[in-house]
Amino acid sequence: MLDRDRCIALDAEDPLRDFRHEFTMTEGVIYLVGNSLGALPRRTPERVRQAVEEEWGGRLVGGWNTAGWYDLPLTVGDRIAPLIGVGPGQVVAGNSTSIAIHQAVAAALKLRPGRRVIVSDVRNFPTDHYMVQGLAGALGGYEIRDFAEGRFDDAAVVLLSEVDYRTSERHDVAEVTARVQAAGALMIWDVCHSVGALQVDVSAADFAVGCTYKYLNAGPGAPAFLYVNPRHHADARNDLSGWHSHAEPFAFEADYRPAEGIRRFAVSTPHVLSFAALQAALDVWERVPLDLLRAKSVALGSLLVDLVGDALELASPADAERRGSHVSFRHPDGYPVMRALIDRGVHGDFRAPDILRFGLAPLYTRYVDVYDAAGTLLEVLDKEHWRDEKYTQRLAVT
Ligand SMILES: Cc1ncc(COP(=O)(O)O)c(C=O)c1O
Ligand SMILES: Nc1c(O)cccc1C(=O)C[C@H](N)C(=O)O
Repeated sequence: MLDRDRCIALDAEDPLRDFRHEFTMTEGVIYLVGNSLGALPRRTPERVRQAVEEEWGGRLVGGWNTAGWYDLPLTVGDRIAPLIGVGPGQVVAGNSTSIAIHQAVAAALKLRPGRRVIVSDVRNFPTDHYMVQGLAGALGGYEIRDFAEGRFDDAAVVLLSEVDYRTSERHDVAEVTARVQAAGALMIWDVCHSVGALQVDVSAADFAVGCTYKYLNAGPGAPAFLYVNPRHHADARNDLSGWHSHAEPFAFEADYRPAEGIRRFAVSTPHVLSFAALQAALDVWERVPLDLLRAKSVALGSLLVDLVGDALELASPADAERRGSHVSFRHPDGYPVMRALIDRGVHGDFRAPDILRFGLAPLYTRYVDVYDAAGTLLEVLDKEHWRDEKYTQRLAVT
């Protein structure tokens, strides 16, 4: 087992150690929630100020042409592409993950008109499954089947997260994609909990969706993204056929005609100010070696698992290769335990019914942070600090 001095030495030797200086870290807080909302990159405020004052204030409506606003979904999509193992012209940024899920599932159903089954994972982050339920309800005549049944032979589409938001269990993207496609169905991956955490490769999939406010650090409400495999660019339909997906938006034609290529999946006016924060976040990602990122994530996760030991039941796979970049434990009173921990400066989060989650963002989480967080957690459990009544009151957003 590593001691605190060894953790400090590991931080000093860490090839990613300088990235931490690119983030604003709050003194006295060990932030292990980068899997929900990533930390603030130091250069983001200046980039957002520039977008507000120089682009909007200085150029006014001319910004659509001269500041590149109109093309942001495509230019920024191209910068996200390498983080999910795909090429330029294949990713469109904007909207939210839920919207991208709607677009991908609706398009997939149209590409498999003879099939009436949508496979979705009931354990997935709820919005994924809710969007499928909404779409199936709107279209009528579709059956929703749980992924755990493992039957795809009559399915039109399978929607799954690479990394489970509760347990951190990681699916084998290549293996599942091949199995689903061999059965004649289309594969959609949600990479919200894997992009910026591991070496994602969805290039064989039909579609992929993800957000940028977690490990990518683009800020609350940041634009999401949608990958569409080029083999579908000509035939896939975008049901959210807003004017920015039209072949000639400024021809103001009466009837819809889809744009060529990935632009057909843009919807409408891009959220330019949110894109500015995303651009600043991607400036950091351009310099991150993803193999080193994954290696550090695995090492941090294994350290936490070792330090917590038998004090809590591990909810994540014990094999680090089968985990994403967060580690989860179970406790029947997980909510007050997490509140007591946060009160002592260690920020993780709680997911009902009994999951304590700790996100390990290798760009700014240090070995010594994990060491100290585990020590505080063990003390909260040992001294039963969590039994204090003040920790039982539920907050609106957990
Ligand atoms: C797997 C997954 N999908 C989707 C979302 C969120 O979707 P949206 O940004 O549309 O709220 C999250 C987290 O909030 C998530 O973890
Ligand atoms: N998107 C969020 C939000 O709008 C409010 C609070 C939290 C979130 C999150 O991103 C949660 C995150 N997807 C999770 O895995 O729990």
